[in-house]
Amino acid sequence: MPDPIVDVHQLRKTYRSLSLTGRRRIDAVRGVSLQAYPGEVFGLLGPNGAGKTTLIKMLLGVVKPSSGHARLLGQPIGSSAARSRVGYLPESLRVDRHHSARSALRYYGRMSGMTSAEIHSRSDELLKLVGLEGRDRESVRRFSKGMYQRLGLAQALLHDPDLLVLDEPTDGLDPVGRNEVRKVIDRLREGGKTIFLNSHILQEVEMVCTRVAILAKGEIKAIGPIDELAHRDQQKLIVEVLGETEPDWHAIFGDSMQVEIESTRVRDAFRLSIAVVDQDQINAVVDRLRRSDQSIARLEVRRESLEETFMRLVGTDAIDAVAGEEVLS
Ligand SMILES: Nc1ncnc2c1ncn2[C@@H]1O[C@H](COP(=O)(O)OP(=O)(O)OP(=O)(O)O)[C@@H](O)[C@H]1O
Repeated sequence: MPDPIVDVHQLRKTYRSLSLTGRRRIDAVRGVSLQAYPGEVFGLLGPNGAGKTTLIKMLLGVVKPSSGHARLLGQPIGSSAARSRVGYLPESLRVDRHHSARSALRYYGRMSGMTSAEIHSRSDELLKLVGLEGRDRESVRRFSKGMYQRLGLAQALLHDPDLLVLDEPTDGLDPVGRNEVRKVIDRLREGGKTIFLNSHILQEVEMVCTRVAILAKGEIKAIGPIDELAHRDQQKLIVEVLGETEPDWHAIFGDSMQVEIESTRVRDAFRLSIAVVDQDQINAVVDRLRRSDQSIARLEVRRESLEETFMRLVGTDAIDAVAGEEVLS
């Protein structure tokens, strides 16, 4: 296993603030540990208020952790060595409206100490990568949100960082804009870039991420490759058997198998939905159906979707999404 690019151990952040109702304590991040490895697109998924932005801000050294420790590319978070190798796209990047894409990149390049020649050649490459070549001298005032966000990606990539951190990269974009940004992320993944992104958009994470952590109320509820997050017990085998009259399922399966029979007849077949935990059970169902001469017209193993996994893990938290909050009096 290569060394992790993002290495987080028991990171915790408690905000304390004063309000009219008294002092408040908010446990925004409560002992999070996670690792992201080279070449991964790692997704931090969670409802609003789960603590995603706070975690990202701690990684970038903008917010100081209350306890715990973390390293980016082997360097302690907050150190200039860590920061210099990270590209960041904030949730709402502000580019001055008088800029064009090219002049904005020139501005950001100068800020990070790049020479004019470096900025020039890198800008050409990046404008092409994010699909803004040909539109690079127009005022950003005319840009759609998706174009604006792609310019943000180019800005984050300017100094060729080893890690790209994206905070809600497609939030507020229409489907076209989302698709455009997703394509850029795909290209970066194909190029081997390590990306750490946070999002509350399930579909987004499902499409672009190789591994995911589900965060709710400041805690990790699950972590792993998307396929492995699905609950094995929620796996269902859908079988359709051809026939005019409904077979005697009890005679076929006996009492050893829990078979749920859907009442609806599907075209010229009957559909069964069977909870299965492993391949042996799937084989057993097929064996029994074939032994009793049933013709199988369709067979499908349906896994729990990421949305179902998410709702199972953070169902009530997704509705009551605010992180642990306590009024201290
Ligand atoms: N500077 C702050 N001071 C006090 N509380 C804060 C501060 N920043 C965030 N919080 C609180 O910490 C909790 C986590 O917020 P955070 O922004 O990290 O969540 P998030 O998952 O990024 O949510 P969203 O998707 O809405 O941006 C929330 O209850 C939020 O109100």
